[in-house]
Amino acid sequence: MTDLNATAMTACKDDQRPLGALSRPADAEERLANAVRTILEAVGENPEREGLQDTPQRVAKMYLEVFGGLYEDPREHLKTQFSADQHHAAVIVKDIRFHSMCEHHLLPVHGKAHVAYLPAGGRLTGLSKLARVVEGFARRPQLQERMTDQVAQAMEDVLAPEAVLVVIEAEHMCMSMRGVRSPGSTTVTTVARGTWKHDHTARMEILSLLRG
Ligand SMILES: Nc1nc2c(ncn2[C@@H]2O[C@H](COP(=O)(O)OP(=O)(O)OP(=O)(O)O)[C@@H](O)[C@H]2O)c(=O)[nH]1
Ligand SMILES: [Zn+2]
Repeated sequence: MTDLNATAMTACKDDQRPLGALSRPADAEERLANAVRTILEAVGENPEREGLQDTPQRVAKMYLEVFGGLYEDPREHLKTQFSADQHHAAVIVKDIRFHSMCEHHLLPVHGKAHVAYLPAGGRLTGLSKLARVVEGFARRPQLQERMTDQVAQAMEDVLAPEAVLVVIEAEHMCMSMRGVRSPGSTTVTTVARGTWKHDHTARMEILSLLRG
């Protein structure tokens, strides 16, 4: 008899995509182009007609670009660090625009990420590095909740701040252009770690600065 709890736990474990880099298959572009040709044929199109002749190759390159974050470890960016012993206040980078791809439908997700952290021991990273981390995790087949968590986890792993808060607001094309067809609806996800996880007042203060 199947142990449902064990199955659920395995599924959950498998869902934990590693934060680090995958290796890119040597024949990735060729396989992608073949797959796109198959899709065109399956919908009844003729991949040899003039307008579609270069499409499989173009789409193959496009996928390798939008999934480029699979082949990097975004945590590397956070290794650029500075110290400012006297800085004990929160650092906030708002409105980091990103594009991602939902892993269920492989349709675009676009939105803004806001990242805040409370440095520990005056340990800072470059402001642009927060945007690079968001970009790195966005350029993967993603779940918005997982992406929010991964950004927070990367900050904890490398910068070890006293607290971190990540908010992502995004529109999912799989909800806008197909299925339920609910254009304009936005999904908001938040992850708080460190002292902001339990300090409600501090978390609300940072949240209002992030979203204000
Ligand atoms: N939690 C979460 N769900 C997502 C995300 N991106 C897409 N989804 C949802 O994933 C679900 C997949 O549901 P399914 O019933 O398996 O697929 P479907 O029949 O295409 O679902 P519909 O979109 O409702 O037509 C949908 O409800 C999507 O809205 C995400 O980042 N996080
Ligand atoms: Zn989707």
